[in-house]
Amino acid sequence: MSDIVLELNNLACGYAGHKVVQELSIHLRAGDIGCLLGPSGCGKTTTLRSIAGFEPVSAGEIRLDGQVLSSPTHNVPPEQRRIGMVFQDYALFPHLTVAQNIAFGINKHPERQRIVGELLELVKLGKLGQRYPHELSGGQQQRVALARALAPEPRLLLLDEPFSNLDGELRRRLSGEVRDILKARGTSAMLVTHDQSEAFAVCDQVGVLREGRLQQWDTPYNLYHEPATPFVASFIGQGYFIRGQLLTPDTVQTELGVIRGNRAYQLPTGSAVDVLLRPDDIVGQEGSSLTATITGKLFLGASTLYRLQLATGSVLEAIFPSHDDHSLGEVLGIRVSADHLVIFSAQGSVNVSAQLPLEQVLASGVSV
Ligand SMILES: Nc1ncnc2c1ncn2[C@@H]1O[C@H](COP(=O)(O)OP(=O)(O)OP(=O)(O)O)[C@@H](O)[C@H]1O
Repeated sequence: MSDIVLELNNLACGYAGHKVVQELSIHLRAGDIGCLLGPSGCGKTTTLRSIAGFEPVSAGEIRLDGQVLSSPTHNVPPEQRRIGMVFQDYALFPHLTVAQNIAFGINKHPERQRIVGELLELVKLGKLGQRYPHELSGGQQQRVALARALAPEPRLLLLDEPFSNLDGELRRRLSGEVRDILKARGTSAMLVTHDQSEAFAVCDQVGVLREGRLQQWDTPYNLYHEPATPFVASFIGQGYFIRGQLLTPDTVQTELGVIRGNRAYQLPTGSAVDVLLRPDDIVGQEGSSLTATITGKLFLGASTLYRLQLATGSVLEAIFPSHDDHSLGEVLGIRVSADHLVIFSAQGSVNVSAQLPLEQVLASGVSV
């Protein structure tokens, strides 16, 4: 039996005469937490609402456990889908207590009291069952919303920006707790967010959407280290592109020297390429002939993010432990230490200083 719980096959959906999402194909395995991530307006909520059955689809299909829920000719009503939903604004019933809110979807269940009690414990609200929503903090209200959505044991839980009304530390803590709760129950879920760190903290698979089209559906690790498109590369994490020339399938001549990656690219030798360098790819090296001037500095606590300018004018970022402190205007020796070389075919010509003939580079041993 397939362990795929949710399938979006070539899905298109939107509003009257306006296609928001097109050719979207995603498979979510049972027990996994998926995510739709992308800039505002890219179609995340529209997709989630289609999965829930609130919006029709104009092409393709949505399947849950192999059963078609939505297609242009077929639409299972939302209440028959066995899909739970958690919203950004909690959407609790203000006139019902916490316990009554949680019991709402299982009112006819003979063991509802036991289930509500267990869920109250699960979301750490054991003593607050008799309170009303307005007597709770935002984080507590979202826990109630989660418990209410889990009570009917949905096959799939949809979470639409569930933490965006919470701030800083609480947001980070609750998102971790929600992941633990979903994993403990084996509940499959799909989260929508525009916050990359939240997507990475909570989800197993993340889909990056741009203007209604899926750019990549992958693990957080692969999205960061092996982005499939320049958009994903710049949307996920930090980093700058520098221009280079492909010397061999896995080496590139750049103004930072020759960089060798861990995989081969099927582009013609000599191609102009853009090389992605993340802040953690740049390390300080005293005495290095390669130098950069610090033009920006952002203290992050345990680490500091520096903006660096090369003599050629190119800009990079580097992240160093914060005890390794430098001042604006300081000139640093640097080198590249990149395990994952991410390159994309570039338009136009190559403009790298220190161009070396390929034979000379290879003869000298590839170095950075
Ligand atoms: N009810 C509606 N009727 C018509 N157009 C809509 C409706 N709801 C959303 N849209 C449009 O559909 C597009 C996608 O909206 P959607 O809410 O899915 O984006 P999103 O990625 O969730 O954005 P955000 O992160 O800002 O919530 C936008 O251009 C939006 O203006």
